[in-house]
Amino acid sequence: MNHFSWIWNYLKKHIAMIILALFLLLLNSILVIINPYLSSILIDDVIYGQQDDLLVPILATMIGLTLFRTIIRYSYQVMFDSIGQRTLFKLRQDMYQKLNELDFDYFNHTRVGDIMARMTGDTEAVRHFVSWSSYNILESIIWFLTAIVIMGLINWQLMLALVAVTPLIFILAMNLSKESHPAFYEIRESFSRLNSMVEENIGGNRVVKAFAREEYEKEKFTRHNLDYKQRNLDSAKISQKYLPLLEFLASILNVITLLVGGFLVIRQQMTLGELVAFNGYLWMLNNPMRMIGWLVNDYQRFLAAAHKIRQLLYRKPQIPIKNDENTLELKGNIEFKQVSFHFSDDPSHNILTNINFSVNSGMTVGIIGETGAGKSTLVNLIGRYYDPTEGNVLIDGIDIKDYPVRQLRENIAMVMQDVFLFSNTITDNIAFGNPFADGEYIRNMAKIADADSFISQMPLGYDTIVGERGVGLSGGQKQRISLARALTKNPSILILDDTTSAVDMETEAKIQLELSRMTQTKTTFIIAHRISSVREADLILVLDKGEIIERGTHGELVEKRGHYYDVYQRQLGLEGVS
Ligand SMILES: Nc1ncnc2c1ncn2[C@@H]1O[C@H](COP(=O)(O)OP(=O)(O)OP(=O)(O)O)[C@@H](O)[C@H]1O
Repeated sequence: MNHFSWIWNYLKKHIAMIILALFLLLLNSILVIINPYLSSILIDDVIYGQQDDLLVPILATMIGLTLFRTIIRYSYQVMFDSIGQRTLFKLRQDMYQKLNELDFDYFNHTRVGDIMARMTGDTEAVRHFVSWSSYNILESIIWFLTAIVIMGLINWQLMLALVAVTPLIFILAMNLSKESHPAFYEIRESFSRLNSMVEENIGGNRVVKAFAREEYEKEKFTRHNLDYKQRNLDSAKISQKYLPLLEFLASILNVITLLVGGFLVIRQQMTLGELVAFNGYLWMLNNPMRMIGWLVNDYQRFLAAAHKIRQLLYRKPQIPIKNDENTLELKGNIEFKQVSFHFSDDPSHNILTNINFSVNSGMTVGIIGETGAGKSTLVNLIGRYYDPTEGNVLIDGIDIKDYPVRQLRENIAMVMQDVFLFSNTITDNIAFGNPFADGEYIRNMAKIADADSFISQMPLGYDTIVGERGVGLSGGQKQRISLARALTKNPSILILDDTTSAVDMETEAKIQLELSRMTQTKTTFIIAHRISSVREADLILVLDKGEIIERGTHGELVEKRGHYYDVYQRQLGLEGVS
């Protein structure tokens, strides 16, 4: 599908308005012919023919026609603008929908600034093309062709003299188009890099300040800013090479008209009125010539933007999400069967190797292991944020690939290691996974997560709006709100990834006690570095470099006196623990 059939999919929804706008555009183009024709009558019949009584009616018709044409032109301009805005709206909706469908893999490899550039600058370039450039291109083509026909009817010799210049104009326009094509793609890429740089700097502003690296960041920004400026200047240089030439050729038509036309009038092969009419039609010929350079640039800008937008829209998620209204209630019996995993960008490096274990519904699994051992990756496979590269994950005896992804995820609540809170009230953040939860339920879940006490102490309590990403809250507070959010979803599978790492031991013990009461019916995964977080689990997996090196209950693992035992010993700071 090329860019035009793609954009047509959006435009065809407004076919009625497009037809009406095109009809008005055509009508305007026809009416344009009349005034120069009336001018010729004014000269030949009124002035030279002395028919004074025609003067007022002709002038009145010319004024009336100009007014009518202005209204018509304004009307279709408004229509094209409206079509552009509607297209833009639908385009943004589709892009946003797509972003929601895309998986972790896409976001791992795409910069936020690049996505934002597509959502803003690129969509705006498409809108501009639909709202403005499209009808200007059509007008230019119609005016140009009409002018040739009418001029040919008035005097074909003069018409041919003018048209002789047009091949040169087309050659120049084609060259401009060819040269500016890569320039606009480069501008687009540079804009994306600039955007990403700014986005990263704002997101990481605390790190920048903490390391006093403002100057370094400023230099980095200047480099990107200069690059963007330079690429725009390069593109302008290409235009500067062609636009004055096109302007010159368009202007030379006036000289040709006066020269050849004057000669024909003197030789009485043309009347003065006809020459005036010819001159009146001249703008229909040279206006498109003047516009062609700008329109070529608009077209190239549109191509570059459409390319980027389509790259996003046609991106196929590795794990596609389909809309399905049905609900699925899983019990939470989980089995990993010979599961191995590597990321798509590094197939030679297995992050998980031959993972085998099974747990029954209601059990708690503790996962410990050194940083980078693959703990988060393992639990990410349960909600299909990634699919195993080998082996299978089964829930209630069925491969999770056989469940609709959204329904599967509705049964899972995850407290991620990197806590993210929306800039919204605490209530809305906690109720994010369960919009039907009432205030009392939310409060109860916050109590279990030991968050109620600090939330209640805030002046606005649960109505407090937290800053972007939870700014204004401590790490431990964010973790507790995030835990309350997962609990409020009331899932059959609960995954806690380092959820209490930022809270003190005493608070952790309190949370664990409360949690143990409500997680009896849930299959719970607890990833932790502290043994105290997992010691009550029904099954503890010790992970090392992506492999399970030990498994069992706390008692069994301590008895084994292996890796787990060593860690336990170190954490307690004791010798000879048994
Ligand atoms: N998106 C990614 N692309 C490539 N490699 C990744 C990606 N995410 C994680 N890794 C790598 O996978 C390995 C396991 O990461 P994982 O986050 O699962 O470890 P972890 O045991 O949870 O560590 P921690 O205790 O520090 O959270 C690490 O070596 C990490 O560098």
